[in-house]
Amino acid sequence: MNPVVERYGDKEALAEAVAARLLERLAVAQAEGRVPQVVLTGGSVADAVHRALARLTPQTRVDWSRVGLWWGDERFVAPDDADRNAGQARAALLDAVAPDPALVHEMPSSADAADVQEGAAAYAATLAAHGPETFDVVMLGVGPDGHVASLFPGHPALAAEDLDVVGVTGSPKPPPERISLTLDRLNRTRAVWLVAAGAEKAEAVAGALAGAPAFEVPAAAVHGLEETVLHLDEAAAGRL
Ligand SMILES: O=C1O[C@H](COP(=O)(O)O)[C@@H](O)[C@H](O)[C@H]1O
Repeated sequence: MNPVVERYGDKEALAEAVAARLLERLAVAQAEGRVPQVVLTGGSVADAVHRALARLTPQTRVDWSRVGLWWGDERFVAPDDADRNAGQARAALLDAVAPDPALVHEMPSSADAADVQEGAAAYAATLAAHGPETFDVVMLGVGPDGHVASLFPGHPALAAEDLDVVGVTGSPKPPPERISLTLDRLNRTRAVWLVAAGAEKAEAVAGALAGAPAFEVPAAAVHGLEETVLHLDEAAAGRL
């Protein structure tokens, strides 16, 4: 499916629009009697989206206690480490909207598993036991190198087969140990939304849209079953 590009003036406008669109998607799913399943991401744009979600929620009918929350990737560090994507999401969004703790599925920290491979296996078991066949929305930041989740260009984790979750060692971006959903699992979703802001993302975004090889630009390899949208600010769209 061809990706759709949505352009916004700046990061804040992007965050506001993505948050509004997600809230609409959640409200529709809940009106249909479903518990929508959303995959959160980390990084600077994600943080802005999370804050916008918290800000806009009171104007909507969305009941966050009936939303399943997952993560596309996580840093395998101590639970209170500032590098944790889940910690950032809690501070910006979850502390404000009171989700059902039973539906919030954080990836393991270094306090939960002996090593990163054990952590990845534990999250795969959680997904198998409680996860949906397909997610509703997977949100993904895009690194300047084209990485998504913790799947980096040229890294063997990109080629993981028959796995939903992979333990990543030797990440080129610190911290070196991470847990990530695989490309196969990320793509089992109705909608993939890539979110990118800033001129440093422009080359990766252009490569993703041009269909660069996944090994060079992992962002080129993520697609939703029903839609794939690149949400970009003008700077990130600068090479299109
Ligand atoms: O390391 C990571 O980087 C990406 C992109 O982050 P950004 O700050 O450049 O937007 C992020 O999406 C991913 O979850 C994270 O672990």
